[in-house]
Amino acid sequence: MRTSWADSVANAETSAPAASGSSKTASSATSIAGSRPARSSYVPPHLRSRPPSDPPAPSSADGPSAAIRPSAFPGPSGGNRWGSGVGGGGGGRDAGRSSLAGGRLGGGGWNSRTAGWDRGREREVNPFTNEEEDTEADFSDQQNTGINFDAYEDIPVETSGENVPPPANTFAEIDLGAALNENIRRCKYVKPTPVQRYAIPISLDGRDLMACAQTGSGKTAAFCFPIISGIMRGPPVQKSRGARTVFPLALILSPTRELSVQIHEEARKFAYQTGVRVVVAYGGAPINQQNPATVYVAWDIDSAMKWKMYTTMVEREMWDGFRTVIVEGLERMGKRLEQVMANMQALVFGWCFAMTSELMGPLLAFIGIRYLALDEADRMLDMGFEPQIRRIVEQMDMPPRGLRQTMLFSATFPKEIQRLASDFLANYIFLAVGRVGSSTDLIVQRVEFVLESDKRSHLMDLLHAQRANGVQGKQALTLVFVETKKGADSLEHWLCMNGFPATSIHGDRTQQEREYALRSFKSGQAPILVATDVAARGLDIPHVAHVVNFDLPNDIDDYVHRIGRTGRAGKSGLATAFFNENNTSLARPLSELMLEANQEVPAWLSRYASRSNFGGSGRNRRSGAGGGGGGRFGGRDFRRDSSSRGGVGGGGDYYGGSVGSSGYGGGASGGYGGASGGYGGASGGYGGSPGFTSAWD
Ligand SMILES: Nc1ncnc2c1ncn2[C@@H]1O[C@H](COP(=O)(O)OP(=O)(O)OP(=O)(O)O)[C@@H](O)[C@H]1O
Repeated sequence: MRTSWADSVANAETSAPAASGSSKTASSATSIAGSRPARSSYVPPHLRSRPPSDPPAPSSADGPSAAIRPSAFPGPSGGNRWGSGVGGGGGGRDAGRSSLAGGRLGGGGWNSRTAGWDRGREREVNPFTNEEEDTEADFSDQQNTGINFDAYEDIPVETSGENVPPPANTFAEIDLGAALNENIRRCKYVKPTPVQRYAIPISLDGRDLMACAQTGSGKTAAFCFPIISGIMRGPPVQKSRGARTVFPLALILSPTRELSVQIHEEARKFAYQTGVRVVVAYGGAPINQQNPATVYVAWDIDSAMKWKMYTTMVEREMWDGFRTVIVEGLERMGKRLEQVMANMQALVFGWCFAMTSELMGPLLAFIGIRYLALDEADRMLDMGFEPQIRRIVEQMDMPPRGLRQTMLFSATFPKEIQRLASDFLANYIFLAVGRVGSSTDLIVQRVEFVLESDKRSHLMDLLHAQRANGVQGKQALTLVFVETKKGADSLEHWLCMNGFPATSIHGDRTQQEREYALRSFKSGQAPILVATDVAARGLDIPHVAHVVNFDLPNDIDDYVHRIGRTGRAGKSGLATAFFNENNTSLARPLSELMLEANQEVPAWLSRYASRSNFGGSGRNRRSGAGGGGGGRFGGRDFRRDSSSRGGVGGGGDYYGGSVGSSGYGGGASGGYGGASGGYGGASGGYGGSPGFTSAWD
């Protein structure tokens, strides 16, 4: 028997550790919070060969000072794997693997644990220590305690593809290298999560991978560990003194700036003292706010002057060198912007780097890429993003599939996206962990029928009850998703006016505002965050006890990612959705999802579901285009579905077990309060226009 939603919040919060969060999340909070280091001074190229007269103090962040730079970068004709591989000289993945088997650490330069970029007066700042975490020991004590791995014990796992390497049960079984193992220990990761158990051995074996695993199940580490380990043990990077171009060995792409920052913070911890340096690049931050240890790809720069500053910064970073670059820079531009700036799409990379090439000479080349990872891969290949991804992966100088190793990860993988994604992969293994792209049953899902005009008062009731239950505050954060940016602003304002400290995040906010909002939320200063879908994917924020879908998304996958901001890493959480006549196209996929996750489906929702013809409209691609209605959760290898090969529109429910459209038992479901409409006091419509405006504008 379910308890009330407020009890569920309380329970969710109780199950979270009392400490202030995991290392990853705490640290990423700090990063986003902008514990910016003092900016090191720029050294013009003509002075760079001279020893600095007064070297700057080590940066407080992860970057070496600009005055001291590594002497070595691989040149295009030098040590990049592709060049030598194609040329027949021991490069390519196989070379990397044989090196790996030999356990070779590069001598000097980046491959040396003690050399790397930790040289001279520079030091690699310990990412396990920051202003929120006084000591590593304190930090370690706090992290990842209370992870309920039992929740993962009976999780179904499916792999397909040729010669799938066996999974590993422990980190000890996986030969990741001493330095990385030490960082895993620092992170308090006692044993691998299911996706890690399978994905890491597959990747270490050099195989391409498409992995689908539930939200909050540790996918970031699943792709970071093999990349870092592979770079540590791969062929040493050839030195090319004086070269101005950098040749990252790995490229990780993610759909939002905040997620890129988070992955960067995570990867920095994993790479600590391994000699592998991780750099993040994304757009949108004002130049004078930028972290000097970071490369920003600022596509929104609109003046030559700024371009110059940008290239200067990039150049400095290039001199400092890096191995892995996490590039976001791809946040989808809205339709309006797309029309106005049709050519600017190319600017994300093509034009941007063409500009820098003109001004500074070639600075960044992908010819040396050994590892390509796409986090939230289905989003990255979804409407809007695909051309940019293809440009980067296929039209720049990146080694083709088969010569690089490619890893695609998400919690959802619709088959049409799988089909697109397979263009980037060679002889890949498909891995599905959990009930096929579904939500985790660690999340208690509630759906309540709430008229548009009643949504605010209903939300207020939820928040009041939450407060009364003593679960509001620093340790219990509530994330409220709305459809539009205008709606987010309006709801935030209304909440604040009504005594609920709220903040908001959406695509019209400056990067500074976005970072500030996240920081306030994570710290509990504003325990309610009103967000559009910019916050739906990937963000790992501790103590999010309640996700409210004030406006339901049109796409069930978006719902899966949104509610996945709670119930992470074995902890429980609560998700409440406000459903009304505007959401009928979601009724069936939502019912199915809830059933899969052992949730109570209200009888009225079942009735909506059975009435729905699954023809859907809008963006719910699983219920719309494609015909046949199936294939909603992309948790199964599309290659196994013969009907899916026949082109668009074919196929039914390729993931099997099509749920009948009749009501699923109905069941009580009414018990958790206020499931019916007309929830009292209309408080005036929520500000946003009902018209669709992309959150990604
Ligand atoms: N082996 C492990 N042991 C304990 N905690 C872990 C382990 N691996 C990852 N975690 C923690 O689990 C949390 C979720 O991890 P992560 O953000 O990588 O999930 P995800 O699968 O990428 O989620 P999403 O689909 O929402 O992007 C993080 O706080 C991370 O530190």
